[in-house]
Amino acid sequence: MSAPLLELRGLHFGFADRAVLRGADFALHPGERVALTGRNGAGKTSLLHLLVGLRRPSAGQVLAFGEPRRVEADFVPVRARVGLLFQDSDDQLFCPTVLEDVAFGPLNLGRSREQARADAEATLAALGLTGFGERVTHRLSAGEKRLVALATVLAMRPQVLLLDEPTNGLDEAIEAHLLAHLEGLDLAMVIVSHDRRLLVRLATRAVALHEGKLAPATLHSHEHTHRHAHLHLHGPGVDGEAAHTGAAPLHADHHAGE
Ligand SMILES: Nc1ncnc2c1ncn2[C@@H]1O[C@H](COP(=O)(O)OP(=O)(O)OP(=O)(O)O)[C@@H](O)[C@H]1O
Repeated sequence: MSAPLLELRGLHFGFADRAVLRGADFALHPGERVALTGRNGAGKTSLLHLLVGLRRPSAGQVLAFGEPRRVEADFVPVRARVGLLFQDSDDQLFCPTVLEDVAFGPLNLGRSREQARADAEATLAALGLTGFGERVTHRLSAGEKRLVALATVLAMRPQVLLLDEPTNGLDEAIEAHLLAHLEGLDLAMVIVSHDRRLLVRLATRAVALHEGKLAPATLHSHEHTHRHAHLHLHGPGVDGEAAHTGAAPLHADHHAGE
């Protein structure tokens, strides 16, 4: 297998009163779309932030594109190539209008104003947001903000996407559109989501964060006798509810023509 794009080796991290990661190992290879699962508070968001240097470990190593990364100067070029969709869209959006927000990243990467505007408009169009450019960002609905936040990341044309709850607040139709779009991108991804249907569709493999460590998990779906599609998530540290009950009955589109 080719060299990892991103890697964590024996990572330890915590907040003042709480250990979050206790020797986590992880590698993301080109072409992989990895589902990162774990209970609320397990440390999934912290792990994504550590990968791009928004948090620093107390021990262990972060590597990106083959190089160890320790200080802010090491992470600046990483963040130009690794796009992070924050869990909260309001952490991502800070300009008065949608177009300014989406063009901000490309401008920051040194692209011309014309190029940044063209990139922003093309990205908005690809996400079904044609004509949103002049909208006032803080007046958007939660779902619209989610898509615009994703547009700000994609407009930078990253090599890796880190998605923290990408479908939060989206209705089914928009979620389906977003999923199809993400599936069509030739990008390595780490996806944090409590939406099992999304993970089953999008992820090429899964890892579960439990007690500060990562272990392989499996995601798969199968048909039950009553012909509703159920999605199962197995592995250490996955949401207890899903592991014990066989997951929520999601009435997926392919439920047997009822
Ligand atoms: N700024 C902070 N200061 C102190 N503790 C924090 C801070 N941010 C997160 N934590 C704690 O660290 C732990 C890991 O949080 P994190 O957000 O990484 O978990 P998560 O797996 O993403 O959770 P969720 O699924 O609920 O989003 C949690 O117990 C959380 O309460």
